[in-house]
Amino acid sequence: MADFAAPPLRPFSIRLDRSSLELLPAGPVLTRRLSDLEGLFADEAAWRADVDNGDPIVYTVASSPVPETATELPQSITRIRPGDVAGELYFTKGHMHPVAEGEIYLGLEGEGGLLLFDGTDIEFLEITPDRIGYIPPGWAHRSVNVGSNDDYSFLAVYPGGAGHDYGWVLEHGFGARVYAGAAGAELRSYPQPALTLG
Ligand SMILES: O=P(O)(O)OC[C@H]1O[C@H](O)[C@H](O)[C@@H](O)[C@@H]1O
Ligand SMILES: [Fe+2]
Repeated sequence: MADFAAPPLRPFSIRLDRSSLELLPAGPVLTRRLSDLEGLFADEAAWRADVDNGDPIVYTVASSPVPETATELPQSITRIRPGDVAGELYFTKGHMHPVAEGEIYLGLEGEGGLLLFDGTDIEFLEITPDRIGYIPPGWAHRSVNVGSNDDYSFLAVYPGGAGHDYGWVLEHGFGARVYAGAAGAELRSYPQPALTLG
């Protein structure tokens, strides 16, 4: 009912500050710590130890004021810190859209990977500044910071009614994990062996 009662937004512009990578005017900011990523890393003991040892911030999601309601088109900037849990590179929780709709990501800084899984097929897109990753409907998506020292940030634009299904990921996984390897990031699909990226 709340969606119905809300008046439509008036047109307005949003500035992307290139140095701070903020959206202005700003909306809500979400901070995800390692403890928020329970059950997602392969090495659960290493995850627990890192949670107990300071529970670092893994990523933040800073939204514009456009609300996540049906028919609106919200945006957010996700910034993933560099790091890993027993070699598995820091990532976002990842989700499926319960309402099958697409999304785009635009790389802003650092080196990222966009891991996609439709329950059968795995895709991995390298996302660097000015590259757009397209997420079709029906593909779960997770972002990974594949850089060793720097933040990875991207702008997302997505349908406000698409939603976030995190349970799908807990149940199905992504079919692959991304690790820091001697020659860069490695995508290890399970149960197949490693594939060196880049
Ligand atoms: O929701 P997560 O899987 O943790 O991903 C973090 C965020 O990434 C992007 O910014 C998406 O557009 C957001 O909708 C999402 O919340
Ligand atoms: Fe999404």
